[in-house]
Amino acid sequence: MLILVDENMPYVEPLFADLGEIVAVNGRSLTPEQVKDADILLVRSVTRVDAALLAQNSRLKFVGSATIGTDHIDLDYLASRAIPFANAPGCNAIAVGEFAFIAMLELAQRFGETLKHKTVGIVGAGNTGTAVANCLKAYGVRVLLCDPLLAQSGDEREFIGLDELLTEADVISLHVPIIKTGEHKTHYLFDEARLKCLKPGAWLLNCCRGEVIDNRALIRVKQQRQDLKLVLDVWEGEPRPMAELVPLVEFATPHIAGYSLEGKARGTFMLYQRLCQLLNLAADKSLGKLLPSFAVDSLALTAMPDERGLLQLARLVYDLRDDDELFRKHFADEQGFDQMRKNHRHRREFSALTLVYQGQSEVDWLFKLGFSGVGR
Ligand SMILES: NC(=O)c1ccc[n+]([C@@H]2O[C@H](COP(=O)([O-])OP(=O)(O)OC[C@H]3O[C@@H](n4cnc5c(N)ncnc54)[C@H](O)[C@@H]3O)[C@@H](O)[C@H]2O)c1
Ligand SMILES: O=C(O)[C@H](O)[C@H](O)COP(=O)(O)O
Repeated sequence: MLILVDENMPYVEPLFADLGEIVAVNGRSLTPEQVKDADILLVRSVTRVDAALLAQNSRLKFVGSATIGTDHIDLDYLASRAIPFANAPGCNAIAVGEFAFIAMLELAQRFGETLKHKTVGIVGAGNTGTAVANCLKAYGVRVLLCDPLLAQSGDEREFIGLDELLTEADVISLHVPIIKTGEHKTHYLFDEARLKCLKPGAWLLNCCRGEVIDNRALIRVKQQRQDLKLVLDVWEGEPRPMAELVPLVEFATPHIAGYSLEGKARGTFMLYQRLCQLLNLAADKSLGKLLPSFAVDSLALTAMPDERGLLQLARLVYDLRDDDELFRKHFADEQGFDQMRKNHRHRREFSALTLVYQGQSEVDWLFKLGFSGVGR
């Protein structure tokens, strides 16, 4: 069995080697010719899987995408050919949640403000939006949610409309899929008119899909509003972000919000489980065994961290400033965006860091945030 796999998918060898021959390929430039003889195709978000790519293949038994988003997959086409498909919903939600939370802590530090005193509006309250909300709530930040689809579906959390959220929120974090048409269209959800409605001094974070914000409008609005602070992990026109936009952004990264080692491993593992199920095989490998231990064995807390201390703890796990610096140096290089993603040094999630503490109750919030803990 030939298993064609994106070269940027970790842990493929230990999970899939027993199932067939693995061939790693560049997902961005994958051709129909390369796919022709594949039995299994495992991709990431940069591969458009459609009739054009699969035209020469008549033996494909499974397509898997180790991602949350499915906008790169022609699901109708796969269904028309009865090719089973799986993605990995939720695999990197914690990574995105922690990324957005850390970015907010960084902004607060940079501008001498306090995150804890802000109101954060989350647009899209699914897996990743909820993960950000969980971090913020653990830390005691007021959170507002906007998700008309979940509101209609009977989700019992409190939701508000987008216009109300824009009036109330000091910080807005975007977590919707890209939807190009219909009542809940998210393409250019943040157009010029909406961007102009952001509160004075607002922070806007985009960790979902670049085209949820009209990037040209963002340039125009930001050029007139120095007060706005931007964090962009995703860009209209990836892998070529608009060069004029980058200097206007406080923290700029190459679509790596979901790139924790745990998140990427979970993505590959979910596809392994689904394929085993399809092939009627026991999924006998374990995810826990794949992950290395964290560089810091454990850390003893001697005092309750304030917001600055919390940022220091977070930076021990992931220092966002490193990726921002690399991005500014390399985003305009030929292949720069993709090379940064390919060579990304996968960060760990908060859970990789064990905090040693005395007196459970006062530091409970750190464990709710995701850090691991042991008593002393
Ligand atoms: N930057 C990254 O590395 C990264 C990582 C993971 C996911 N993503 C992107 O983020 C998106 C969201 O991921 P998720 O796991 O939270 O997906 P999800 O499906 O769990 O949640 C998305 C939520 O958005 C809501 N929604 C849809 N249209 C909306 C609208 N018009 N207004 C408000 N809410 C709306 C949906 O009801 C849903 O609850 C993915 O589709 C993917 O495109 C990016
Ligand atoms: O949809 C997703 O899961 C994310 O956008 C994902 O992290 C994208 O990463 P890629 O598949 O391009 O490596």
